[in-house]
Amino acid sequence: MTIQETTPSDGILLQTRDLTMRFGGVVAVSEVDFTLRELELRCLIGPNGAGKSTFFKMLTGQLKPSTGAIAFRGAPIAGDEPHAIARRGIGIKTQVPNVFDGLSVREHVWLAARRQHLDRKARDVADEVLARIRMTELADAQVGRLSHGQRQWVEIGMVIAGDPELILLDEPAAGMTHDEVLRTAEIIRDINRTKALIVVEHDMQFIRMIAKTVTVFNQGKVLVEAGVDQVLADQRVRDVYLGKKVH
Ligand SMILES: Nc1ncnc2c1ncn2[C@@H]1O[C@H](COP(=O)(O)OP(=O)(O)OP(=O)(O)O)[C@@H](O)[C@H]1O
Repeated sequence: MTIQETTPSDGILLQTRDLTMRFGGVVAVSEVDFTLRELELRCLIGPNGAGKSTFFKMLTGQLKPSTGAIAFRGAPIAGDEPHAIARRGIGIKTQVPNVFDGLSVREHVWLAARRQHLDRKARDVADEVLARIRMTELADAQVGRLSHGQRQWVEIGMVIAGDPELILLDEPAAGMTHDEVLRTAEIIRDINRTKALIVVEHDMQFIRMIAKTVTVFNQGKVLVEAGVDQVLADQRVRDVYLGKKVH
């Protein structure tokens, strides 16, 4: 099945149809239909092995879908190379660390901005990004001396320095202190004033701080998609998290 043609006026940024990824006999993502509107902030949740990371990897081109379609701003991108998808405007912060201890915060953000802009403009972009991640005062600090949370913000800064339209964040609050989680929620809400985001997260309190609509994956399929309060009260969601607390 192909995706119906969309135009920017439809307000749809990203759409998948029948998106499926098989690894041998394992169907990691199964016939997923997903729609994200311009400037939407969506949370993706689901138990371990539900298919969230595989879904992200297909959106960024790291994995080529077995079948199905992905459209970004109406253009088909399923199976395109990661660099081509990044150029179209999808950026990702994975859980894999992507920073160098010996470089400063500013150098990281500047290097990311420099991929898109000439030197002078890159410096301006870096300054804006440092303010957005609330790290202007730590701009000259070596990343190796930062806390776990601060390093995560640097990585978020590197993604936004590339100026993508859609930002994918894989467990941005994992391992953070309570104060860092609060600050991360604030940073994400601020980014969402100008960018769309999809956030994979396990921390339900954090999800409550940022989410409006939540999509729940289970066994490769979309189990529920609804407002955050409705999703967290849903018995089916409680059942798939059996043994875990869903606040
Ligand atoms: N490269 C791979 N080869 C084989 N099976 C895979 C591969 N990647 C993922 N899987 C399987 O696909 C299913 C979905 O995995 P995935 O990592 O996408 O889930 P997830 O929702 O991101 O889980 P988690 O929350 O633990 O990160 C799992 O059964 C997993 O074992």
